Amino acid sequence: MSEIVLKAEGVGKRFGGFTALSGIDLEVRAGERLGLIGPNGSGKSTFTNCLAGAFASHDGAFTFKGEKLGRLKPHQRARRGLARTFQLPRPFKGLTVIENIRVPLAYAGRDAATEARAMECLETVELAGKAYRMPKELTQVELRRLELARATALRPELLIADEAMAGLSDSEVDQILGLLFRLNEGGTTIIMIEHVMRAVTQFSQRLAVLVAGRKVADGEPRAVLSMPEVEEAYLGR
Ligand SMILES: Nc1ncnc2c1ncn2[C@@H]1O[C@H](COP(=O)(O)OP(=O)(O)OP(=O)(O)O)[C@@H](O)[C@H]1O
Repeated sequence: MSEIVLKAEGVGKRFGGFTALSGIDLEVRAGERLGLIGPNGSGKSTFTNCLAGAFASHDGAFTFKGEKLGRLKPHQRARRGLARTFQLPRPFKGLTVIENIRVPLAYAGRDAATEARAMECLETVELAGKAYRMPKELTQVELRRLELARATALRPELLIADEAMAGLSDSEVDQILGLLFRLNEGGTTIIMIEHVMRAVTQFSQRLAVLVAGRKVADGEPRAVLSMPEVEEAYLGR
């Protein structure tokens, strides 16, 4: 079995008196495809924000590649190989598509931010043909592909894809799924947070389920989805 790339132990987060996450334990192995699901407001984005360093968690700890993340800032976590996409793509609106990729590449040093390397990233997401367009000229699915290219430009070990398929058509969902499979085949461990159940079940080797800030299930997808508490909480049956 491959090594554990990410370990969350007892992670908790409160907003004022409201507990958004409590006692979350989670292990992710290198190369794994994990689906993190749960109803609206169950804490998935809060977990992502704590892991990516956008929020400070109140309890618990994250260990990534054997190193405690502690109080590392988001960009420091990104440099260590932890990447995320945002639910709403956030391109630099005043920069061309290729310049949007050169920005994260520049984090790794000026030599890394070459046009050739940026073009390679765009080829991975099949956007090379639009390299010199502005983000506002892209369709929704192209914006999602740009968001994925931006997040994976530095070849992260772990990618958290946060609702990368929301609002897309069936064929567009398939495009993004194909892309995520390719990234995973290239060695990237992926946590998929998604409400599009067809995509989650097709993609995930394992499912973890959050309900009201607690992890209620973690295991083989079909077994997890047929657990009564998951059906009741998540599917509203
Ligand atoms: N900055 C914040 N301040 C106060 N409460 C927050 C904040 N962010 C999230 N919450 C609350 O924490 C809970 C968990 O929200 P979160 O966005 O993590 O859920 P989610 O599972 O990602 O939902 P969705 O599937 O709708 O994206 C919700 O009740 C939400 O209202």
